[in-house]
Amino acid sequence: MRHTGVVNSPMSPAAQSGADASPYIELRRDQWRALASSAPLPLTQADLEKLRGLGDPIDLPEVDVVYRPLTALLEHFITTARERARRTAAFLGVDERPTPFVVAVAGSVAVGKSTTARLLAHLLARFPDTPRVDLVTTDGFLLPNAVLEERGLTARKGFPESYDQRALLEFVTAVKSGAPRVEAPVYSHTVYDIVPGAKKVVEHPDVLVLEGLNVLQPAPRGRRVARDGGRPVASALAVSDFIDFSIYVDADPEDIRRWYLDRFLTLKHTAFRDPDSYFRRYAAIPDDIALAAANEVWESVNLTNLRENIAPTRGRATIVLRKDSNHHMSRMLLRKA
Ligand SMILES: Nc1ncnc2c1ncn2[C@@H]1O[C@H](COP(=O)(O)OP(=O)(O)O)[C@@H](O)[C@H]1O
Ligand SMILES: CC(C)(COP(=O)(O)O)[C@@H](O)C(=O)NCCC(=O)O
Repeated sequence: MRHTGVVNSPMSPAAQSGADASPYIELRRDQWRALASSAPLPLTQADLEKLRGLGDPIDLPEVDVVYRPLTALLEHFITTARERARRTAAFLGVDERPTPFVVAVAGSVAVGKSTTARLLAHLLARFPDTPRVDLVTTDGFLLPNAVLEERGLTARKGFPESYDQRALLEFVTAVKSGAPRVEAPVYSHTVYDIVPGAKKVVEHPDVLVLEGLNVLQPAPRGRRVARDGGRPVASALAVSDFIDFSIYVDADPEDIRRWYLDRFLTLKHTAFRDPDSYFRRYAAIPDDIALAAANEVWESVNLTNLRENIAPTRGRATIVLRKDSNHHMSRMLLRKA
């Protein structure tokens, strides 16, 4: 891909020293915006209000700037993947239907992954070649609170070890094996736990959008064990091995802290008042005391997880969507082909 004025990413020391060694092409906001085609954006203000995450100020012009080129690029990747599957099947002389194209959305708690994931799912479903799009969030694969407590992981919710990683891997493997029907468990932010018996059913969509903190994690070394006819065998597979395209939503951790605390305050005056809310105790106490507690959770849980586990996976993404302090995209980094 050639683009006038494209600069190299400052991500590697080699790039800083002037060598052309970054695996990313970096596009500034104005360069990315220039890629938007003249096709009308199939989204209304009412759609956007339903899709955007709590506290995310995204508006139609921002969707236009960021998501019009992004969905066009994604359609290009999907068409190419299908063409490759068709040619491979023809070469092998088999009649294989392409498996769902998996788009992963990664990044910190409160960075706005759900806005990105929901917008992409909605927009991709409007394209004639990909009408069937499903969205699954990895929180459904968190271990239930009772198990987290048993394992001393209550203050580690969102860390890789707080998930049933084998179940998540089996889910994605089944989707990418072309299984006609796969089920995912469901998490509730209200009760802050897995919903017993609830299932999200995925029936061979054209695209699966998979959103979660840890979707880009590599396999933990030497820990994962699979079974081969009852015999345990080491497996180095991870969810990221089944992803076709990934987006890392990136921002300054100080901005993300502010977004987390602002959202917490909004929830304190709305969702936390629900008698079923796990956080209802916060609804009744002064804002400053509740905010101090939320800041402590941010520091000890979410920021620590961002530093130790999530940010290190950024360089594995196909595209990094970098936001400024107002949630506006400031630059896009796209893996070189
Ligand atoms: N305590 C909560 N109560 C209700 N909804 C919540 C709570 N925490 C997060 N959410 C919602 O859950 C979704 C996922 O949040 P999060 O994992 O922080 O990812 P992100 O902010 O990157 O989308 C968001 O739509 C957010 O508004
Ligand atoms: C549920 C989450 C772990 C996110 O899960 P994901 O869908 O990214 O797998 C996160 O939103 C969360 O609730 N973290 C716990 C710490 C906190 O309450 O902020």
